Amino acid sequence: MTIKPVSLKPIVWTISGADCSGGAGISADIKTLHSLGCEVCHFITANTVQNSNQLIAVNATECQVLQQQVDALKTDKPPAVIKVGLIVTLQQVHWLVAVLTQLKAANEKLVVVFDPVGSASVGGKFHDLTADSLTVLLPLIDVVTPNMLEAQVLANDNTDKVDLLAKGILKLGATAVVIKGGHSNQQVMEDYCLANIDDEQHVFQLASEKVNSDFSHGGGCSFASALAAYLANNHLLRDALTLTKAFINQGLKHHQGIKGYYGAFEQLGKANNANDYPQICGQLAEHYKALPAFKSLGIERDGSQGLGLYPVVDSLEWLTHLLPLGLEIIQLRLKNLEQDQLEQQIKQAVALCQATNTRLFINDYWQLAIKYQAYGVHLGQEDLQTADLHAIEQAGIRLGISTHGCYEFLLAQQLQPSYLAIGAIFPTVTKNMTGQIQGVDTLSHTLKLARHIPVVAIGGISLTRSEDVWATGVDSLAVVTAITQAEKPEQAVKDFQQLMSIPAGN
Ligand SMILES: Cc1ncc(COP(=O)(O)OP(=O)(O)O)c(N)n1
Ligand SMILES: Cc1ncsc1CCOP(=O)(O)O
Ligand SMILES: [Mg+2]
Repeated sequence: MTIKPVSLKPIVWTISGADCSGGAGISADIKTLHSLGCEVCHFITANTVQNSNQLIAVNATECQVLQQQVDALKTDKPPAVIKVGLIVTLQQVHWLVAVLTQLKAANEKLVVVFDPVGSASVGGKFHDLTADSLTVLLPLIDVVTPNMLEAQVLANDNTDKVDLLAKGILKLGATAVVIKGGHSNQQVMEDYCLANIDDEQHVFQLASEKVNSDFSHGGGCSFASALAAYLANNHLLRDALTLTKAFINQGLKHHQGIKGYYGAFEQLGKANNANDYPQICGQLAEHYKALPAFKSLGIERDGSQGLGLYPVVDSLEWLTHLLPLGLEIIQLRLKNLEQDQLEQQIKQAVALCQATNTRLFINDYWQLAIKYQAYGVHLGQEDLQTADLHAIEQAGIRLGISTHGCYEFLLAQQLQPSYLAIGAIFPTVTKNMTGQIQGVDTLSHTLKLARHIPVVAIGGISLTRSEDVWATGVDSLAVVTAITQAEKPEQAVKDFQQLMSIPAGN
């Protein structure tokens, strides 16, 4: 028996047209997917003839040829994600429905991204397919990425209200839609995403300053391919979208100001510059847009004084045990207590930590943290939906916010809390973090987006794993079981403190 080698990179199939002028279609897809760490198989639906001025011809590929290619590759190089671009004939639509149905039956995790290309950016229509004929595809599509005009055609609605268009498109069967704002005349471009996730609808909204560049040929294909690449690399949709937007901003800025030549969009790999990342908009950002910054912890990112170890404990006993060990910060994370017990414990914890001058964060219970003037309160993403951040800020206590990926990180950073937490770095037994494990590489990358607010890493950080996490340059390591289940908890604290006394990178 021959053993089939396993691909080191996720395999993405692109089913799109070829643009002989090189900027768009399959060329853009391949360059994008390679620059974002994917292996690519490509299926050319049409050989188009175009240049910088016009679309001259579209030569459709026979479905039989496409099917031969699918048969050759479906078990040899099976896709993690399929990106679909230009489809030009009704036969191709029906062929694609059959292929996607078969591949999805074979792999229920297969993700399909569809960029509904209708007309060429230089002018001219690629096909005469009606929106109706394309809608048979939508129940097989995980993310569809129209611009505003394409969204209006798909939804069969002339409104410019993106929320209505998005709802209309999801009704046709797609799991998620991203309506791109690139064609807007406004100075700020907004991308609107509506997604069905675990039977709930979620909205993700991004905004970026419009980048005027003549080197934008293939930008739309690159957008959908970048989204496909990030999904293939296991990012959640909201993070894949944020990373994609930064990739597009970075590429457009590269040749900004060079005029008069219709150049190909530049695929420059993962964006590492915080300035390329979008603002996160939406209800929470809007609600708190006038909120002042929260009080600081008295340490800055990359400052000389560090926060060091951040134990997160679930009782007064643990607080009493650990406070003499010289901690800068500690958290009381109480769960499932009756109100009067809760209140008593928080009151006593505040008194204990004031005596040792340790920064005490109360998890979840922001009203009690205010009432007893704790040093701060820690809130997660669900807590943010119900807490009153104005009240917390006005009470003069600090705020820490949990984040899981770059979308939540950027949103939380806009709220200007006292610290930001990123987790779970590794699998943990303390809390169900399924689907939210970041890993050290994603932590390192998210840290590039941090401005001046200190960042804490949390989740599955044992002493053995802590060195790699600390080397990322994070400001603090938050741990539960590495202390509370250690054979010698005091020694564990000392070992962590020893590691963190050495500046990251040394
Ligand atoms: C430092 C730190 N980071 C993350 C969390 C988790 O907060 P949250 O997501 O609200 O989950 P619960 O702790 O409330 O279960 C934290 N507590 N501390
Ligand atoms: C509360 C929390 N939030 C994200 S991971 C986590 C648990 C951290 O516990 P441990 O250090 O035992 O993995
Ligand atoms: Mg919470």
